[in-house]
Formats: sequence, structure tokens, C-alpha cells
Amino acid sequence: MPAAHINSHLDRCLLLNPAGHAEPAAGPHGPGERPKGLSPPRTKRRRLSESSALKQPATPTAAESSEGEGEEGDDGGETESRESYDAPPTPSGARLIPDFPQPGEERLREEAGRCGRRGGERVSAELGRGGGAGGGRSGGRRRWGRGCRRRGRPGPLGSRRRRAAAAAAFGASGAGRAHSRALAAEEIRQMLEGKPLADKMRPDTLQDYIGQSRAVGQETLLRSLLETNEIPSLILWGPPGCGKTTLAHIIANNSKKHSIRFVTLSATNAKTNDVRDVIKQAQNEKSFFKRKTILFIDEIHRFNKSQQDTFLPHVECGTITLIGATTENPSFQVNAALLSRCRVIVLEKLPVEAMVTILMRAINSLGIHVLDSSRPTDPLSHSSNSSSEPSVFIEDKAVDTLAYLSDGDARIGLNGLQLAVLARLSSRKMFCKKSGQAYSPSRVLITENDVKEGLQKSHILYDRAGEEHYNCISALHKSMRGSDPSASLYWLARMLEGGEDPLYVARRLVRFASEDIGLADPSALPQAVAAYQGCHFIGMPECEVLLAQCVVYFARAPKSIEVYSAYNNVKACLRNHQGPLPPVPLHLRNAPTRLMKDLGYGKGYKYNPMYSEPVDQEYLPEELRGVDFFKQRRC
Ligand SMILES: Nc1ncnc2c1ncn2[C@@H]1O[C@H](COP(=O)(O)OP(=O)(O)OP(=O)(O)O)[C@@H](O)[C@H]1O
Repeated sequence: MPAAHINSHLDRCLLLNPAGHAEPAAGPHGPGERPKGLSPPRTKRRRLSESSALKQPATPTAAESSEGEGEEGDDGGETESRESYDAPPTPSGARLIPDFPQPGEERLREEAGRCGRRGGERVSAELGRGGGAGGGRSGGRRRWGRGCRRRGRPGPLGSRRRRAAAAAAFGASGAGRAHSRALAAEEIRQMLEGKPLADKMRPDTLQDYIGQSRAVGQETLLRSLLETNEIPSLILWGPPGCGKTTLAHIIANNSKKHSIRFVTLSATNAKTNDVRDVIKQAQNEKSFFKRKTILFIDEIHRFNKSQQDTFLPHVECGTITLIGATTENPSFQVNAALLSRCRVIVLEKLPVEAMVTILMRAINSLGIHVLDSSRPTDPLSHSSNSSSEPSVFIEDKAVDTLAYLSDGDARIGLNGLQLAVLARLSSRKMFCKKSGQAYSPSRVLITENDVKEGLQKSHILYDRAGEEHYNCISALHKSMRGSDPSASLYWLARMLEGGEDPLYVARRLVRFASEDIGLADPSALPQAVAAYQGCHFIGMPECEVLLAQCVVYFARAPKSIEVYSAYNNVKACLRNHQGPLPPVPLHLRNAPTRLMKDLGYGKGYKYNPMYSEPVDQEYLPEELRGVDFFKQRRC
């Protein structure tokens, strides 16, 4: 289901005036300064409108279960379109994507300063607290696939121009610039230690918030509300790492400037009493100081119904403005009453171009230079020792790969980058230490392999308990029903590679065998049962081929829903029946005792094998005589 539809569907829940008022289109931000020493941009101008660039799929919703599919939902198409972009400058060998805002730059430098002052002790203490480079805030709760047995190769997005185009399109504010001087490897290493890079790079302003133009683009209602600081109650719904918390953080920043309180709770650890305390405080602030309170609840779906009910009257009377963030479909996870008082904002997986922009901002902030792999001469081949030259480089294809493998999750991308750079720099330091050489900030190259290792997990992100689980099984079911073996295999692999339980898929195949193939090929059911048992015997990964065989068999098999429909007709007939159900005709009853025989049980029954001709006998109750469930739905 396209995002627009989801939004319009959810808009019905609004108390707010849903009519978006268009803001005067803000012009592009002024170009930022280019770092010294870079050759001027080879500008091949095209234009890229953010809205068109972000024609991303809406997260399909399981709300739209089609008949007979129980837990399935329609799927949305994934489209991306680009209209234009700016080509990047191409300094000799090293490439610096131009002029991105550097929200985290100051923070990174401060960190580096602190690290430098306090040395490794603090760093290890922070790592010990679980901050770790790749840690990510929600690393623990995310379900990863079963590892990286088969890592998909990134597609052919590797061109420098396309990367830069994406960067230019998404990083519109142009306020920042890369480091004006080259940083030493050790300096970069210190910047990266401690907090996850994703946290350090969290933007503070809407200008630095990349992508998500459908939700907060220049012409959206939400954008104008945010800019005028008229914050409505919101539910931010989107996949992990797409910027829900970041958007809340930006709102918080803005609110503070307007003396609005911003309180954050996480539903993973907050108790109902915590919520009550916040509400009480909000009431006091409102009555004594006329101060508004915004309450941000991360992972609001983790609150149960009664906990969610706690907010209801206070959102209603304006004591608090609620902002909830959730990865789960709010139609199922948020109370309907609460939902109807909030505006639901659907955030989408960040497209690759947006990911590149986010990564490039971090890379620029760190003073790392991107190496253009297509150029024959590169700075690594020069033997200059000038301290003004960059010392850490990253392959351009490594940036692309990272953007691809992050699957629209900026946290994964940024923390993967952090791990890759840290691992490389640290191993170099170790090497120097072991070999007795002085550790010098000479040139280090981060390669595509480094980032792949940095990710250390399957790039197939698949939430076995959430939305993706239902979306993928639905897509598999529909692909088989549509007799598309190739698509069927694709969805099967998406699930298995993402760590889905093979028995879950096998159970669905058993159901499919009867529901969609039925008597068109009666051997489908034994196939499915055999696949189920086979999976049970041998488990993953060996059983994947059993499932693949069965899935292709089913996709190619003839289909019949005759039995399935007829049975549904019978069920409908029973459900719609008014009054007591008709008795079983006496002649069809068994008569094991004399009394029953005396009562007429079994009387007049014609035992079919005794007849050579077709037997004229009724089998339905009297009042259903003549009903054919294969032909009619109601009786
Ligand atoms: N739209 C964005 N623009 C710029 N940076 C972003 C954006 N989205 C995410 N990021 C970066 O990714 C990091 C993680 O994003 P964030 O915490 O907002 O994700 P989330 O959607 O709340 O994820 P989760 O559901 O896992 O909590 C941020 O700290 C920020 O550095």
C-alpha cells in the first residue's frame, strides 16, 4: 500500500485539521564553502526534487488483510525517482563530497579533545558501559538474521556522480564544510572512540534532517507546524534507524528555545508511575507557569493498553503533547482512542542516496577523504609527508556498500562506518606497537572489505516478530498464488536469510497446498507436509532447499480454490443460520443401541455399496435440501 494511502487512511484519525497548508517553497540553502585545495566542482547540474527522490515504499500494513489470508497485508511498491543532481568536485585522487552540514563536527572535536586529555582510561570505561562503537541504542532489541553466510552484493550504484548527486540532493542545508585541515589518523581514532557515531551525528535541526520529505518536507503540514512550534500530538511510525528519535530530538531542541518542557521516557523501562509523575509535573507547570510539556515515549508500542490509557485524558485536555515513536503498525499497537488524538507520521526506510548523504556528513566531519577508485592516480600513491594532507581515506565503493548494506537504517550505516575505521586504525596502531615502529599518522585506506567486516551481520534486516514478518510471508503467498516461481524464491530467501523459522514457512506451505492449489493438484498437500517434516528433521541451513523446491512446485502448480471457497460457504451458512440448527436426519444417524433403533435412528438408510445404481438419498438436513455449497454462498 503506498505511503500516501497509509497517510490518508491514518489522517482520518486526526483531531487536527488535516488539510495541509503549503509553505512557500523555501529555496535551496546557500552553498557552503568548499574545503581549500579542492578543485572547483565539475558541475553538471540537474535538479533533484526531494519529494520525487523519496518515492519510497510505504511500510505495508498488515491492517489490510485480504480475505482468507488472516495475517497478511498488501504490499507496497518500491519506487525511487530522481530528477537531478549536482556532480561533485573531483580533487586529485581524493574526493570530498561537497558542503554538507556538520552537526556533529563540534561534538566530535570536543570528544576528541576530551579523549586526548583523559586518554584511554575513559575510552575503555565507556566501551565497558556498552556504548561500544557499533553498539547503537537499540542494538539489543533488533533481531538480526542468522549471520552473513550470504551477503548480497550491492547493486551498480557505484558511480561517483550518482553518489554525489544523492548527497547534493539530500544534504540541502549546505551550512557545513569538511575540516579545513587534514586530520591525523590518531586524531580521527580518538574522535571515534566512545559514543556510537550515530549518536554523535544526530542532527539538531530540521535542515540537517535528511530525507523523509513525505513526512517533513518543505511543503508538509507537519513542517510548518514544527517551524511555528505548534507541535501536535504525534505518533512517529517507521523502521529502525530511519530518524524517529532524531525527529523527536529536533523537536526537543526547538521546544527548549520556546520554553516548552520536553520529557523523554522509553516504554522499554518506564513504569506507569513514571508516566503519572510526568503528568503531575506537567499539570503543575501548566497551571503555575503556563508552560507546555511535550512527552516523548520511545517504543510506545511496548506500553500495554492500560498504560496507554493513562495518557488519554491528558492528551485530550492538552496537559501534555504526546510524541510516540514506534516501529510497529500503530493501528494494532496503539489504542484506537489515543491514535485518534494523534497525528500519525509515517517515516520510511532511508533510501540509498539519503544514506550516502548521512555517511558523507560523518566522513567529512571526521576529516576522512573519499578515494575515487576510478582514477588512475590517487593520493595514496604519492609519497608526500606533508602534515596538511589527509591521512585517512575511504574507498568510494566502500561508502556505497555501506549505504546499501545498511538497508535504510542510518544507525547501522554510521556505526558500521565507525567500526570499520576504528578497526583499521587500531590494527595499524597495534601493528606499529608490535613491530616497534613509531605510530605515525601516515596514510590509511578504509576498503570495501573493511566496511563489510564492520557491519558484522546480515544486511538482510528482518524483524521476525514485527511488520516485516507478515509482509514477507504475504508476499511469498501472493507470489506463489500468482504463479511466479522467481518472486516466490526471492521472498522465501528474504525470510530465511533474515533468520525466519523454516517451520513457520513450512506451515504456511501446508496451508497454501489446500487453500490455493487444492484438488487441482492433490499431491501438493503431501509435498508440503513432507517439506515440513524434512525441515523438522534437518533444520537450517540444509532445509532451505526443501522449502525452495516446495515453493517452486507450488508456484508452478495449477490452482484451485474450489474446496476452500465451498468450505467457506458452509461456514457462512452456519454462521448466518437463525434459530436452532436443524437436527441430523434420522436415517443418517448411527443406531448402536436398541433404544436408538426404536427411536428411528438409521431407519431407511440406504447402504450405498449394496446398490449398483446411484442411490437416491438425502444427506443434508431437511431445510437445506438442494443447497449446493460449490455454487452458492448463502443458504
Ligand atoms: N533522517 C535522518 N537524517 C540524518 N540522520 C539520521 C536520520 N535518521 C537517522 N539518522 C541518524 O541515525 C541515528 C539513529 O536514528 P534514530 O535514533 O532517529 O532512529 P529511530 O528511527 O528512532 O530508530 P529506532 O526505532 O531503532 O529507535 C541518529 O542518531 C542519526 O545520527
